[in-house]
Amino acid sequence: MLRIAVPNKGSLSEPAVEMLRESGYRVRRDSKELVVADTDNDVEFFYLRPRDIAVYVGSGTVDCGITGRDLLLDSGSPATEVMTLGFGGSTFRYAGKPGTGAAVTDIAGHRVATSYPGLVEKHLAEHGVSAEVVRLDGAVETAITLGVADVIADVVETGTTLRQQGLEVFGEEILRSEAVLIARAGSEETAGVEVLRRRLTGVITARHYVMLDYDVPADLVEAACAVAPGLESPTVSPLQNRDWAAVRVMVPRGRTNAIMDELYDLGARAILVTDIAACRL
Ligand SMILES: Nc1ncnc2c1ncn2[C@@H]1O[C@H](COP(=O)(O)OP(=O)(O)OP(=O)(O)O)[C@@H](O)[C@H]1O
Ligand SMILES: O=P(O)(O)OC[C@H]1O[C@H](OP(=O)(O)OP(=O)(O)O)[C@H](O)[C@@H]1O
Ligand SMILES: [Mg+2]
Repeated sequence: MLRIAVPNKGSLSEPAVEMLRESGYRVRRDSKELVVADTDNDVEFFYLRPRDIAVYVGSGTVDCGITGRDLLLDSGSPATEVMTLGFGGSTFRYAGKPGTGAAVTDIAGHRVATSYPGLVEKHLAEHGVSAEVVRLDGAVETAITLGVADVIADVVETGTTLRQQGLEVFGEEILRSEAVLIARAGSEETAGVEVLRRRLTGVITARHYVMLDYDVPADLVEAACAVAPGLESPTVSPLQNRDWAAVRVMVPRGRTNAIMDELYDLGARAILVTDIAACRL
């Protein structure tokens, strides 16, 4: 039975569970459920702290897991990314009161508060900077106001939390993170993990594309297909009126309306858009 670790709390939990649901797996019914057996798919899900997931995966006690790239790197655990999952995006940055510094080298001799000491110590060492790293569990933005640190290193998504504390990012991005599927470093991909990867890829693709159907005069099929060529090739079917054809094609969700406008201008009509629930390409 494949053992998969899933975030039980925090920013990654809900989107991870939703993605597994869309991938056809059984998910927990309430947040108190910590182990879920999905016998139909021969999978067991362990709902664990996202920070601990890389440790379990690296130790081989579970086969794979969903966590953040920043948490994986911070843990130093022997696990690697199998695929990115397209949610939980954030940056990891240094910040301080305005004027604190402009580059990582300005941190030398200062105290840096963070919940990610592994990441920060590695980054400082890579830049030859010697500084004291103060490990905190969360709400690190307050550490400067309370006087336990001069600089913080933390997850920045919208930047709202920093602004509210009167802090500004400085220096280069330490890291760009997102949710990732991870497996033990050096392990062979098992059939179960391959199926999981294919299902997750199907969900990501289904989210990125929509299905477009339209009718177009037969002599304009080539021009219409040039506007929306699809992934391989559009499906073109004859209509009862042989002067017209029906075309079915996948288009990137973000370009849907621009493509519809272009097709309409060309002469296409009855242009319909439908969501794709799942797919295997
Ligand atoms: N706005 C965000 N705040 C915190 N973490 C975020 C955010 N967006 C994405 N993440 C990612 O979520 C992971 C951190 O999850 P974790 O559950 O440890 O903390 P959290 O989401 O801050 O939850 P909490 O602090 O409520 O326990 C990291 O991989 C981080 O990059
Ligand atoms: O850039 P923003 O959109 O403001 O998001 C980033 C903030 O969100 C997270 O904090 P969280 O609310 O999880 O609290 P924590 O610090 O206690 O983990 C993170 O640690 C940052 O503080
Ligand atoms: Mg947090």
